[in-house]
Amino acid sequence: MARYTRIAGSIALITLKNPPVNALSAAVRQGITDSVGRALSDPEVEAVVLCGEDGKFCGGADIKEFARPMTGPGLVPMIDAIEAGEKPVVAAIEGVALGGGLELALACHYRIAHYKARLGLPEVTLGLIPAAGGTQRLPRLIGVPAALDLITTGRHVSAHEALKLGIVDRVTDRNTLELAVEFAKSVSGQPLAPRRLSTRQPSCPTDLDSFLEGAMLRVRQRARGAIAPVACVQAVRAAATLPFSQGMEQEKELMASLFTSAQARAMQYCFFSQRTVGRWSMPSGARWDNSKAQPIHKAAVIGLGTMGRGIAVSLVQAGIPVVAVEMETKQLEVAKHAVTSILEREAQKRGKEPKLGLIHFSIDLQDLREVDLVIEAVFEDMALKKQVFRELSSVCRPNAFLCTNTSSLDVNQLAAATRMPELVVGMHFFAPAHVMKLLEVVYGPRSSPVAVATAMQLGKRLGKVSVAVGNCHGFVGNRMLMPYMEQSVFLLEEGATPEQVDQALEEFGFPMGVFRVSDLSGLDVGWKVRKGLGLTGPGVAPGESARIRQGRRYCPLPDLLCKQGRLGQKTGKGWYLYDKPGGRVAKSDPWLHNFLEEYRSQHGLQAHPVSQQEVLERCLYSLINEGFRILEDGIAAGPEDIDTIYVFGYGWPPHRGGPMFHAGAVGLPTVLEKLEHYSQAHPDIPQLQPSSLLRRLVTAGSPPIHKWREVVKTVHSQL
Ligand SMILES: CC(C)(COP(=O)(O)OP(=O)(O)OC[C@H]1O[C@@H](n2cnc3c(N)ncnc32)[C@H](O)[C@@H]1OP(=O)(O)O)[C@@H](O)C(=O)NCCC(=O)NCCSC(=O)C[C@@H](O)CCCCCCCCCCCCC(=O)O
Repeated sequence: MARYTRIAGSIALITLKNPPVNALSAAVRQGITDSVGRALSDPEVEAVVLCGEDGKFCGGADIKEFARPMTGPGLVPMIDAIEAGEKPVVAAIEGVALGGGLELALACHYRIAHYKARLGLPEVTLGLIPAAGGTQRLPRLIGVPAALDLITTGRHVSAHEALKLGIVDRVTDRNTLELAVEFAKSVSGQPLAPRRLSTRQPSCPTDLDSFLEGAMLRVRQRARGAIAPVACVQAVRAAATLPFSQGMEQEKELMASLFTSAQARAMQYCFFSQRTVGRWSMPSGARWDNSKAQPIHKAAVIGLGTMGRGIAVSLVQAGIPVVAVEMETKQLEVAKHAVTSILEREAQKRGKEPKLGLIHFSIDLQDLREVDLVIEAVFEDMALKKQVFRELSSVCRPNAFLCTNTSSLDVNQLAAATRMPELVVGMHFFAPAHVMKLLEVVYGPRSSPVAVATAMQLGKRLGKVSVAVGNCHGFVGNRMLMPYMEQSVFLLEEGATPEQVDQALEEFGFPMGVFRVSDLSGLDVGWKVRKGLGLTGPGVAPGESARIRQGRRYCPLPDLLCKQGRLGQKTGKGWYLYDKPGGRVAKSDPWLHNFLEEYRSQHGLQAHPVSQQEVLERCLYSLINEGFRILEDGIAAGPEDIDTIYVFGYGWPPHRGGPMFHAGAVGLPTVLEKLEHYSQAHPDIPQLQPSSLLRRLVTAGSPPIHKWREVVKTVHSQL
């Protein structure tokens, strides 16, 4: 809907009304169309101001409508009518002007923004392009390079950046609406032709072709296989080379090819999943809307290795005072220097002052007496962590929340080392913690709803996408990663090379294949975990076969590389070869290929050609199968939680929705059939045996993903 009022005598005020973000639903488009018509035909109206109710201009087209047949007036004719009108229209932008919301503002003749407003064309993140003239008007307003950047990344800009770029005419810290009304009066009667963006020529770089080719190359590299960024570049090329009306035609055609695409469906599913995970629930019935978070005025981080430093930076950047603790002065000094430089660098990027005064470095645990929450980030060692938790429990206030940044250890055991186990939760950050968006909030059987609510709320404050998950080895993300990684090394035993496996995964859309990731993070990380699990090292029973552990197939290849000192990039060699320790460019390594051949012959293994399809099916379906087990076990509340974790923490390509969405897109019967096939071929790999939830879903007729929770509920109710 839109409300029409007359103010200040001659100004028509049109207010978009569609909470919470004034999305351009059919009713809103109808309201705007009617109100603009009324304003243009009323002789007493000299100018129009367009604004959004409740301090939000407009969040764009109504994404929920995309899945339904379109009704109501089209966005493009509505926007065109505003620009073509003979009375000046001023957009008063508060809150957000995103997507169709910004396109609406671009059709207005003037734009005034509150200094806290954010603007952008994020359609690419929904698998679309800004197809209400955004790809054609923005380049005509701010030039091709700047427009291309905003359109292909979908990034939001602040009002101040928008002013610098020339997107808005004024930025104010006053009442935006009042200023817009004054402004509208002041421009009434002035010629409108120069203000109509459709009539302007875009400013282009002199070497337009090579500029656009470079841009195309970059978007293809950034999101392999994603079609929307490519369409964005094509649409901007049309703006740069064609008259406006032809550019609009091209924009429409490109949008039509994306609108019903599987990629757009996947990315819009990601958008809504991200919001769904905020409405978390625990098996106990505790939920986001019945559990109250406690305020965190001061926090602490213990252990200032890579993770601890990133967590401390995140807290400071969110404006939370932090006590950062190391055990010894020398380590503390090194960490202090590192944290300070990150804070300075990040602040410089944002054009702000670093909030160095918010962080206090200490080696004294007594400094934790006043904090509301501690995040322990010491070495991943249960005995050490238990010791830290015992000390925290005696030093901190009795109601302080104690969180562990572990990637797989049992949160419950740590809770048991404290006096108040209900205040203990896991906060699994991802490296680098001040950059990565994902946070797994891990609740143990004794974690209180308040502790979970507080950690979830804190995650939000830190700008993270927080997902509440149950306690098990590896939680959700790393637990699913294990069968995926195992398949990848089994494939090497069977004849594949790291290059083949990585290529298949990268063509699927992962930024890096499993072996490149392993080289980057260090092979010793997994080695340590496997030692802890008794799969390698002194814990292995004497006489146990090298390729069998705990009755199942085991591949010792990663352990053998570690024993040879091939730990990945940091040692200059791992699955690939690097020009020096710390080198980044992976080269195929003939030594590794020989080593694989020798290994196979030593173990009597026959190499066979491994197809790209087999790589994808074995790696991805075993990961997905574990996802179904996680749902069955109640470790994740729904498939959206798993998919959000994978998209934000594990490089799963958003245009494929997430592993569980992908299973639905491929077809659950197909996934089941393939798993059955591979588990028959490899009976010694239990992870390939289809989970009972997958079987149930198929038996239930493979319902759409939003109905899976109902099937999971019936499984739980029968347990
Ligand atoms: C706006 C935000 C930044 C606010 O963030 P905040 O954290 O405050 O709040 P939430 O994110 O939690 O959101 C609250 C609530 O609101 C819902 N919501 C938000 N935005 C929208 C929206 N745009 N539509 C619907 N609902 C929205 C959100 O889901 C929450 O509700 P929930 O119940 O889920 O908790 C933030 O929300 C945000 O970033 N929003 C998205 C902004 C965005 O991406 N905007 C762009 C939208 S797409 C668009 O605008 C497209 C236009 O360019 C062009 C449209 C042209 C259409 C032409 C169609 C031609 C098709 C031709 C094809 C023919 C094919 C054929 O049939 O042959």
